[in-house]
Amino acid sequence: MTPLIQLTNLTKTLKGQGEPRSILSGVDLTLHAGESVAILGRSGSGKSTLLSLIGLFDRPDGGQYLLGGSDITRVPERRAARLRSDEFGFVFQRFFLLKHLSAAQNVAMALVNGQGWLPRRKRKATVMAALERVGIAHLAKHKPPRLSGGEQQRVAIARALVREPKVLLADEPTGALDTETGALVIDALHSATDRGCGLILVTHDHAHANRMQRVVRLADGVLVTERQGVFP
Ligand SMILES: Nc1ncnc2c1ncn2[C@@H]1O[C@H](COP(=O)(O)OP(=O)(O)OP(=O)(O)O)[C@@H](O)[C@H]1O
Repeated sequence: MTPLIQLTNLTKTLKGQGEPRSILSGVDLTLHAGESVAILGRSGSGKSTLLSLIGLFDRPDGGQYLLGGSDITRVPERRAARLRSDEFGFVFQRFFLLKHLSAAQNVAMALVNGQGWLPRRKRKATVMAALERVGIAHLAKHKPPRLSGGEQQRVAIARALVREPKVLLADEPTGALDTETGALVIDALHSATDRGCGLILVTHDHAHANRMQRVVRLADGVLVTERQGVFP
């Protein structure tokens, strides 16, 4: 089966004000549909940089990036923007919810972009199904200030899933939450893989990482497998 994502020998050097710094120096990663991978690594090891390359916010300096078998290593920004909204869902440590909108309206915002406006009834059903998937359909009418951190993050996950992305990228999604609440958020992220979505989780938390099928560690610019999942 063609992998969803295949990175081969990806390299990235960051050029700030000082000397250029090599952050990624030969990253290989394969992700299949329905598979979940956790990326561990010390602070500053380049985890967010790698996620931004995978999510097409940035491009690598070298190596190859195949998405569903297509070479997108040097995809121009216009097509990258389309791929970002059609193929990827994003979840960050901060929830980025609009405070004056309800949970359902926040999720519905993701449907506005690109796909055209769905008929009202279909839109409502799609939004409610996404909230249901992450276990918070009963909170659909609540606005973010009335929700706990974990509930807000689950709204953000529903928003990321509502357009059925092929890949869900989560960068420290439990970073602002306590362990128990974080575990509920990990459950919600995992619900993405039920329907074949691939999940990449960047985390510092070993317990959360161990809930993924595979655990890799970013060290000295390369990904080293810590625990190999079983892929059929
Ligand atoms: N735009 C940039 N210009 C220059 N250096 C950068 C830039 N972005 C990140 N860096 C540096 O690159 C290195 C990798 O950063 P990155 O955020 O990818 O690491 P990380 O593993 O995600 O860290 P953390 O766990 O603390 O979030 C860091 O040393 C960071 O300071």
